[in-house]
Amino acid sequence: MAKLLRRMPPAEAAFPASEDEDEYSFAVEYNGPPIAYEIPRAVPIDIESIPTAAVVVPTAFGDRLTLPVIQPLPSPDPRKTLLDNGVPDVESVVSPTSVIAFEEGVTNAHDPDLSGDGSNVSSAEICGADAIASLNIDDRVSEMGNQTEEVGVMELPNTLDQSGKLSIGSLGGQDTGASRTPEQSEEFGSLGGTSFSSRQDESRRLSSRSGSSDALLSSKVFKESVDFSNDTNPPDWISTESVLSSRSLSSEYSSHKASENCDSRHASNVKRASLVTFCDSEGRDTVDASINEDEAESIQGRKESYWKVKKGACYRCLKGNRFTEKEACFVCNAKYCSNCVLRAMGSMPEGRKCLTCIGYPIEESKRESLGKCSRLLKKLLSSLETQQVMKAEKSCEMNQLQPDNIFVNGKQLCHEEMAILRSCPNPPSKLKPGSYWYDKVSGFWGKEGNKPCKIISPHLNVGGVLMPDASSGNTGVFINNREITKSEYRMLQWAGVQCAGNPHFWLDADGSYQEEGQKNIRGNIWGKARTKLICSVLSLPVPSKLGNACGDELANQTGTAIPEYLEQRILQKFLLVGACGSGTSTIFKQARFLYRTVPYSDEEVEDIKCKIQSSVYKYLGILLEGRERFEEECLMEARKNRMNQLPADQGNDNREENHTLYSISPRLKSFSDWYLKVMASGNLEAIFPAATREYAPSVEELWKDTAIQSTYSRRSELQAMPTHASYFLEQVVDIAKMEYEPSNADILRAEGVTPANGLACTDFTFPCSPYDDIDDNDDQHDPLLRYQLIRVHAKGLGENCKWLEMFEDIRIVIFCVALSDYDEFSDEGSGTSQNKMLLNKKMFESIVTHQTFEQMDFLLVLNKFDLLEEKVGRVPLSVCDWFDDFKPVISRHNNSGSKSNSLNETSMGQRAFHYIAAKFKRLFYSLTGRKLYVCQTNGLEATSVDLALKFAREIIKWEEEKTFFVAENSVFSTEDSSFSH
Ligand SMILES: Nc1nc2c(ncn2[C@@H]2O[C@H](COP(=O)(O)OP(=O)(O)OP(=O)(O)O)[C@@H](O)[C@H]2O)c(=O)[nH]1
Ligand SMILES: [Mg+2]
Repeated sequence: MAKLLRRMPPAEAAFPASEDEDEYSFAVEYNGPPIAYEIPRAVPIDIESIPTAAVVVPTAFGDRLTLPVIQPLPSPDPRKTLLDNGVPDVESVVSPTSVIAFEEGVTNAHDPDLSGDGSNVSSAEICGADAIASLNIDDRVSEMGNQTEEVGVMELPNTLDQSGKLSIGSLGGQDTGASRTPEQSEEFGSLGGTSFSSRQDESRRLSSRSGSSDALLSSKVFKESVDFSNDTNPPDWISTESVLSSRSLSSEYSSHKASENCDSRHASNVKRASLVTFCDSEGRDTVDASINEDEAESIQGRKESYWKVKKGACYRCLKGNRFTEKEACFVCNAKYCSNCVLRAMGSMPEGRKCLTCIGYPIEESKRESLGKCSRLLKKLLSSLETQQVMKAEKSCEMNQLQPDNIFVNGKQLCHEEMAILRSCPNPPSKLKPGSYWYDKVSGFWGKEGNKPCKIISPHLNVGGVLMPDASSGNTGVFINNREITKSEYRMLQWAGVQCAGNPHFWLDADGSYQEEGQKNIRGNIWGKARTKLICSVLSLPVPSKLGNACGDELANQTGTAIPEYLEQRILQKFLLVGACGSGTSTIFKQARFLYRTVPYSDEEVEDIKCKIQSSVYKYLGILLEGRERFEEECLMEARKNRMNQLPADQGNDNREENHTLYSISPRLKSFSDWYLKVMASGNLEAIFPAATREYAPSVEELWKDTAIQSTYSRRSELQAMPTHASYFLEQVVDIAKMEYEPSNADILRAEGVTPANGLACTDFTFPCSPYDDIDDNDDQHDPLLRYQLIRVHAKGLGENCKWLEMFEDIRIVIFCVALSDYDEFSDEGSGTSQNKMLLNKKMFESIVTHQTFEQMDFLLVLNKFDLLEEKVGRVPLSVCDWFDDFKPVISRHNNSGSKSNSLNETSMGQRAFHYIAAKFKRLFYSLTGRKLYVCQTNGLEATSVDLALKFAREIIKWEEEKTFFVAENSVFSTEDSSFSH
């Protein structure tokens, strides 16, 4: 004991000059027998005379730094001071022993009764240099720091003079003589081998930011938050029994805030007041609002250091693999295993954040997960603890989106505006820091420079004035003073709003619009059902009450609406385009049959029925016109022949010669004449389909007549005669019946079901179709993986495909080409007849090179394979100039002595298909440098379309995986890709 006491330096001992000279002094309570001689006593400290000081302000911390302050020492009755200010009383929750507060936990140190008179003095309160010297607390902390991996911080009494120089330990009137630069101070202030200044920085944040006082720091969490490098028992001077709520931690800050009022009183006690910088609550708020560059760098630095961690391993113990359950920090994404998570995250006053990340804003991508407890946490904490941690995580201020990070119409939001925005009936979804525009009249809301993404509650008093260029529109058309974007312009056009002459519209929240300066309301853009559809396709918002046509239909079927964040995340859009007659609408209809529980509603079916009934009469009209033409041609030919024959024949009765292959009986002829007259007068639609039943027998009779059949066999010479006219004409009597209900096959072949000039879209999921292999587990129906098929007619793309740019959020383009086009011609309105395959090629070139699709995946669907197979044996592929080098190798057998071509038509069809596919692939590669996916289809076969669309889905998956692997491994060769079909 005497030896020990001898080692205690006298009160006035100088501060050790170097570490080597350090001596450790511990006062231990003497329990032995009474002693006869005098023993030296520690001089009681006059706590009234001890000033408080702020910590060092290294210049590197930047301007926005706020300083935590060593609390002014409480009056001899600190309880009174604190309680007077309405702040939780630290003393009331801690044991009567002294307290040392650490960043990563709070420990109780059994301090000896220094004064010997029973008055306990918190080590944190001992700020005077003399006191430090005499008590050697510094050394003790240093020792403690060596024992802990994550060292606690003790705020040393540093001061900054007005010249910016740092004085350390200069309080209490005794400057140690060392007036240091901030750099020097960093060295000087290092504790336990850990940079003091950086720890101070963390401490500052902790003390200034961890204002959440709600999270309960259970003894369990608390104990584990103090880490010992050897993972054995903590030093005996740390009580593991004590329980301190985080309330007390944050109360340090609170007590400081509360005691700010008393600052002036305390300041008078500070001897070198001019050297002391006190914390400014205003400044703290500024730092709270957002992170500064240093902090961002700090997080980035931390993240970079994680790259060295073995993949899948815990970031703290470095053990485990990717299957190990882990919890990630919401700030730096460091992942910790179940053994380490509580040590790494401590009491979680702001939820799941590493201790070093407390006080930093969360990663925006993790906002959705705030307050959603993980399995791992549930295992580690009691339900009360998880509840409280989750509550703190969700509600603590640091994790909220800060209003000063949101700009609306160029104006930074204040707290009130943020509250208005958040609490309105229809708030912006997934709000992230950034600049937005808001049309208060219509409720349109979007990111600055972009088209609207949502219609929120109108008339909210937030942000500045909407500027004309808010969405960077360049259409010359204005809505509520904002020049609208191309997508909106297109939407208005498709919705039937007249946009000629660059009008300025006033659009109300209910959708009614009028031209500026005019009294009359011109219409309501939401009044037409197709506006919703168009908006869905163009990724434009619709008013929330109306919902999204396609999305809602699907949601209604299951009875549960799909959360918006999921909807946005996983709706994959396929764009289906192709030249006229390529089969896009057939594929589109197949998709509806394949993937939608109710492909067509009753009203739609009724509408299709009328269309089919009308179209039968339209086909008949084409045939009758054709018949007349062909008959005339024949008669002319016959007349010419007669003229060339002997004049002796001239006087003969030529009634027989007037009868041609295309002639019909007088009865049918009179019906035909009447019908063509009605057609020419444009009254056909007035009579049919109302008169369908009445005339059906005549139509049937005509259809069966050899003259009409002969005409039909020359259908390629008839304008607008669809392949499937015969399909319907065959059953004209049935079709004409009242009770006729179009079958799926009828709908598939019917014209006009999918709008010819506009666009159509359908949302769907991929169910396990009857064509799937039962064991094919990969193809499980996932209702949350949603797809949208958008079919745009070639005519709807506009000049130079200018409307394609509206489809920027398309995931894949499915380009459809009819294989049977190679020998067909079309003038496409240009007046000159061109080979249809070459027209396909031209369109393909302009779409794949369109700037909107620079990095887009393309799937080429070579459709009408059945027709190709049937035709290619008759008409060589080389009739098309582009295919002139198609020279399939024909194996010839000479078994029977006669040369026979053993190449059957099917294999010829396959070869032709592969040849055409290779042609397109090469073309695509030469234009884009990328690979083209190709598949063959027969649009009339459900299986074939199903496979094609699933192929499109797989391509998306592959591409995503490819991106993922590139990101994860940075070693992925696309050259090795076997994805190309
Ligand atoms: N035999 C056969 N006919 C098909 C195939 N795909 C489509 N058709 C038919 O080809 C014709 C044109 O198909 P659509 O799907 O209407 O073509 P589109 O791309 O919509 O072109 P437009 O109708 O001009 O807008 C229709 O009569 C279809 O029934 C196919 O694979 N095989
Ligand atoms: Mg069509």
